[in-house]
Amino acid sequence: MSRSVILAGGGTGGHIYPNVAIAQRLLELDPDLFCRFVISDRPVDETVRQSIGLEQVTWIASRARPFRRSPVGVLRFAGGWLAATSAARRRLLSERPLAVIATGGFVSAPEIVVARRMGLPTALVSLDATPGRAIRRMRRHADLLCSAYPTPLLPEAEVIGFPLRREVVLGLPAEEARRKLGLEPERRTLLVTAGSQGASTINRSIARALTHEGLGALLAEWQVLHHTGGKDEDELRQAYEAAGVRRRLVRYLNDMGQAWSAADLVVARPGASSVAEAWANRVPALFLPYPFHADEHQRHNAKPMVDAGGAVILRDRVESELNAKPLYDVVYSLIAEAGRLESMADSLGRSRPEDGAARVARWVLESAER
Ligand SMILES: CC(=O)N[C@H]1[C@@H](OP(=O)(O)OP(=O)(O)OC[C@H]2O[C@@H](n3ccc(=O)[nH]c3=O)[C@H](O)[C@@H]2O)O[C@H](CO)[C@@H](O)[C@@H]1O
Repeated sequence: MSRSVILAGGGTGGHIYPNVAIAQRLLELDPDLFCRFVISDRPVDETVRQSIGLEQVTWIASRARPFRRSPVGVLRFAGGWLAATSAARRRLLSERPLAVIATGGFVSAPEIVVARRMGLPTALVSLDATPGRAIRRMRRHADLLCSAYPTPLLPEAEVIGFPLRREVVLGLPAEEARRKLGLEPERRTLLVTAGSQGASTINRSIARALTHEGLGALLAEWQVLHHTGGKDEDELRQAYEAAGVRRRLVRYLNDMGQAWSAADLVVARPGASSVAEAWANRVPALFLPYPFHADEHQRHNAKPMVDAGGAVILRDRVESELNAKPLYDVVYSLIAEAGRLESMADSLGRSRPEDGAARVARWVLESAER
């Protein structure tokens, strides 16, 4: 029988890519392994799957559903739970993997609960500075409980650093990366990105700042690589055109490593992966936390990078027209002051966080030997 490992996590790229990092380290340590990813059946997970060039892996779409506090939401969750746990039971019984690894999100829970009941080794990797509900509920089902960041909500977790996939930290010269992306090699570059799905509030704030707040004049010598998530593209195109700013709009970037190497500054959501990737690539950041979470928990992901001197946080508001002026002001303060971005990048280089993927991969192989 082939030796396999199950890596569960989905619903956004933020849960899948860290598993990719762990799978890469596993395959480096044991090239004969098979990695099976359990992801959700949402379209965003399919987009993410297509962006991953790993061989020797298979993909399973789970029918699990997120928990929602409404009668319909509870019914959907219960139906998804039954479907996902029975599929997991069948799969784990026939396959007997070396371990089941989960990165959180609603797809992870059925896998790790069933694995634990069957006595298989389980690892839970918490990615956020404020772990979500699924992680907090699953913690007692994990043999290895680890966290990318220190967090008071999981005091017993081993802090391992963020699992980063190889291809997002390329360290290419900026000119080469820009050329590969079809950008002008010598021009300073602003990257705009918002998790794996893009963000309408950020897109629309930028469009308005370009047309109403003078962001166009500020970016006259720059170019923008803008990940839109397929949203607001007409509005953005018109705004960039009217402001005379060079830009490339992309629905999804399959090669984020090139984008990070090309960028002098990023405007982004502080999803856990985006923060870790910006830091590892020493790209100064303006972070706008997701405004629809009641606790704005992404703010906590950004805090260590702010404390290290490499990022600033700006509150994102659902009424995006209110964001345009503050966004302009912060971008102005970052790029108009000579040497500010360079000194932020230097600060990030002095304190680079650990890469947690190798720790989890070693644990899988050690527990298999035991
Ligand atoms: C809105 C929301 O709840 N987001 C959560 C989601 O991550 P979400 O997917 O929103 O965001 P993350 O920043 O964690 O991950 C985004 C990933 O997508 C990649 N990327 C992005 C754009 C692109 O064009 N191409 C591309 O490859 C990035 O390189 C990164 O690896 O789960 C994370 C992990 O629990 C959380 O920290 C985030 O708060």
